[in-house]
Amino acid sequence: MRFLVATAVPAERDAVARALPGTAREVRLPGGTLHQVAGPHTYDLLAAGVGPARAAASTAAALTAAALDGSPYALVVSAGIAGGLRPAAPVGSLVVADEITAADLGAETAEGFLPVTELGFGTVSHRPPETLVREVTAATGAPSGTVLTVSTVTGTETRADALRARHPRALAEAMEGFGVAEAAAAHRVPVLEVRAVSNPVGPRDRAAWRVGDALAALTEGFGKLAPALESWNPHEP
Ligand SMILES: O=C(O)c1cccc(C(=O)CC[C@H]2O[C@@H](n3cnc4c(=O)[nH]cnc43)[C@H](O)[C@@H]2O)c1
Repeated sequence: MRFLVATAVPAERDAVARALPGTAREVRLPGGTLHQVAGPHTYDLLAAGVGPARAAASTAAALTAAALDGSPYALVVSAGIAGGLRPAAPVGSLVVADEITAADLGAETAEGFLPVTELGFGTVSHRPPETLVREVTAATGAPSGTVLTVSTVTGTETRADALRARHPRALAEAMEGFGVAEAAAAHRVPVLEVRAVSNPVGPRDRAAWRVGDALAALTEGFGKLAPALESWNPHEP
């Protein structure tokens, strides 16, 4: 099978690469550069950019190139570091999305936030295949729940509380998953999101981010989950 793993930045891409046997070769595409690790299965690792729009554009370019090659992806994985919502997702832990939700795609009203779906268009959530989520959580021991996609990193406890109230199943927030999922959905390719927690969601304290610990957790988690991806039957829901 051929897998596309979209991270935001090269440091996250390289953390995933360290979990995979073999060396990556660079494959240049019109919309970015893949780091391709080929073996019995092929992993194309893509530093797709920060934020949902850039990530969607880069992921769509890779999906289109693979489709035109006649070698489409079986799965797209959005992977990287994230803010963890207390108390479910402590720093250094791994989380798996059973739902990928755009948390700030909508309209603010006097009565509160309205998602675009309540305005009558679009979508705000994508669901990874249930069987895959089960197998990946069993392989890693990570919890599954909603992973939110935001365009603005949460920086206050008020905002963190609002997110928790609106999304009681949320474990973490990051900035790319929904964009990656939108691109995958347009190509009818299933999506998964895995995140390693680098910081708590709440008052901004960039100095307290434990990026190194999160990247190590991402490498360890990806090493455990790769066999689950490879043995997964894409025809199961
Ligand atoms: O400074 C570094 O060495 C470094 C290494 C890897 C990644 C980064 C990033 O800053 C990546 C930005 C990325 O992180 C996600 N993220 C992490 N914490 C949060 C958060 O609390 N809220 C939203 N997003 C978060 C996000 O997906 C960004 O793309 C730096």
